[in-house]
Amino acid sequence: MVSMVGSFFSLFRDYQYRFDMAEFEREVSRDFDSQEITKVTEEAEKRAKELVTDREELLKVIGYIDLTTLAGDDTKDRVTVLLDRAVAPYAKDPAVKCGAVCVYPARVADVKSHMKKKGYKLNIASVAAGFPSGQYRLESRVLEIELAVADGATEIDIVINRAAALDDDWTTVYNEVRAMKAACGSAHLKTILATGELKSLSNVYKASWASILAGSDFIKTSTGKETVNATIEVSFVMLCAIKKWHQKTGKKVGFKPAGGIKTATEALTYVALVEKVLGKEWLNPSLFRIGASSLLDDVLKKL
Ligand SMILES: O=C[C@H](O)COP(=O)(O)O
Repeated sequence: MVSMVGSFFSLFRDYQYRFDMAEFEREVSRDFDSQEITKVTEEAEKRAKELVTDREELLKVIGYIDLTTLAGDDTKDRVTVLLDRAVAPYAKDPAVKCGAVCVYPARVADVKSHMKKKGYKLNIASVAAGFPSGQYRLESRVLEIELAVADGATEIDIVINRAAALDDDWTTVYNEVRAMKAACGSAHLKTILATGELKSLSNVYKASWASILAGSDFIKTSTGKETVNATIEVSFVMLCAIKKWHQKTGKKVGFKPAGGIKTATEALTYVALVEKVLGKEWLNPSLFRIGASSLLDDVLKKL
């Protein structure tokens, strides 16, 4: 397998897309008005209070959830129970399903075998690329992706190289995400920016743009392991990048807030924000997910 990675890299090195730094700098040179963000946040919070009393909106939130367990003591039993729950989260309506389950790479095969045994159909998301720190050689991060896909993952949630981002080395961020996208094969790539560690909204915007340019199917706020995870502020900045990309290319990139979203009202604030910045067409599980381990409990309580 390592020889495969080696040959992949020699191929990648020869054919890697030339990242145009001057064009990148032109595209990302914008400021974010704190008053604009405050206004958007207040409007989203107000809208969320209206939506939280709407049963249909609460059922839609369940469909956005990547039901997640990412703990050192995760076991085969824990992820099979998670899958059973994600496939049938709401007893009163068997048609309601979560968007995916999200687990560590070592648990993907357990999820896949349980899915086969029960005849379930659901996306299997695996974190990878040295989650949550990303502080590993690119070769091992790529191999981890390939192994998770081989075990049955249909979606891969990678983390970006924050050392490169904090060094303003966006070429490396871009090239590495591109290499990891290639390693995904047919699996969808969600790129985690770990916004809580990027130090500025400008870096959040640059990381969003580099990740989108490199072919990410989704951009995701956080691992859930940073000190500060999903916020409305960084979500607004990321959504602005997704909007700009759609205006420029006509292509839609998905958005996934994650980390610390524990109540239906919090989730619906992100729903309201996506609706405001991108429009209702983004409000479906193919373009919008919420990474959460405990949100489902609160949504079910409100139904
Ligand atoms: O996407 C995955 C996150 O780790 C979930 O974070 P949470 O446990 O705070 O819901």
